[in-house]
Amino acid sequence: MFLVGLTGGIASGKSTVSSQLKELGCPVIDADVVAQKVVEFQSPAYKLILQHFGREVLLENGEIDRKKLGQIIFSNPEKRRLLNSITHPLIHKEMFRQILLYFIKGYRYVILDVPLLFETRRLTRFLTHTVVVYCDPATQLSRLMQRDALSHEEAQQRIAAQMPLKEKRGLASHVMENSGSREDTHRQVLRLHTKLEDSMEFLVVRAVAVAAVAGLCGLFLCTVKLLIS
Ligand SMILES: CC(C)(COP(=O)(O)OP(=O)(O)OC[C@H]1O[C@@H](n2cnc3c(N)ncnc32)[C@H](O)[C@@H]1O)[C@@H](O)C(=O)NCCC(=O)NCCS
Ligand SMILES: Nc1ncnc2c1ncn2[C@@H]1O[C@H](COP(=O)(O)OP(=O)(O)OP(=O)(O)O)[C@@H](O)[C@H]1O
Repeated sequence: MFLVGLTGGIASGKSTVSSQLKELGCPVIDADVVAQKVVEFQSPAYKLILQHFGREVLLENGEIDRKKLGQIIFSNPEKRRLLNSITHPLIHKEMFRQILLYFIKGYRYVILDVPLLFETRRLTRFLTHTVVVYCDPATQLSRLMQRDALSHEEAQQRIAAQMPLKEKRGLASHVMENSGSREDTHRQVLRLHTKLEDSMEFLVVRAVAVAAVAGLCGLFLCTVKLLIS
């Protein structure tokens, strides 16, 4: 199995692309969904957030007020680093668990939708391809303001909390241009899908895994033989 990283800037269109890939039957692990799971009520991350940010980031029902926490961390880099240090190790651990499940089920590849892929760099060494969903800065700003009902300043602040999208584009092995229509993007998604489906790279990883298991079995048998003789 090989891993494909899907990333981009805030509101550049990652979810739009990953939904289209899911509709085509691709397995996708979404880091934003995993991030929600790790801060569920009374989880270890939930307790740490409560300890460091106080009850002001809780809703009346005790769950995390994501809007409030977002307002805090996007306007304060230190608080953002603190939240990242609480959540990121747990997000990566859960993602590895889900990757393993896909591997056991025999999937040939998995797409990891990770907004901060190039910022954290924790997963990059495991990836065969990296796809950046790009759109021009004016489109990104207006889509973000519209989707999240943010002011110009708030939206700029959120964009500035990430590595510049142009820089991410330079790091990718594959760029998806999402400044145009959804249909335009869908055509590019279809091309990427064909490329992934036709790829034989999963065979390399499978061969390495088989060789490693065979090596371990050989070592085990040699040890048993030595102990008996
Ligand atoms: C701040 C939180 C509570 C806001 O929740 P909300 O439901 O409003 O937004 P959501 O989680 O869907 O994130 C929306 C987008 O914001 C951006 N974003 C989220 N967290 C961060 C961050 N720490 N730094 C920079 N950008 C971020 C990403 O582009 C993400 O796709 C939430 O994003 C969070 O817990 N963030 C910390 C965990 C994290 O880094 N998640 C990103 C995936 S690795
Ligand atoms: N090609 C497009 N044409 C018009 N609107 C689009 C297009 N692509 C995405 N959008 C809209 O732009 C907004 C941002 O897109 P999307 O949610 O897919 O971005 P994202 O990168 O997943 O964002 P985030 O980083 O916040 O998770 C959404 O409201 C979406 O409907």
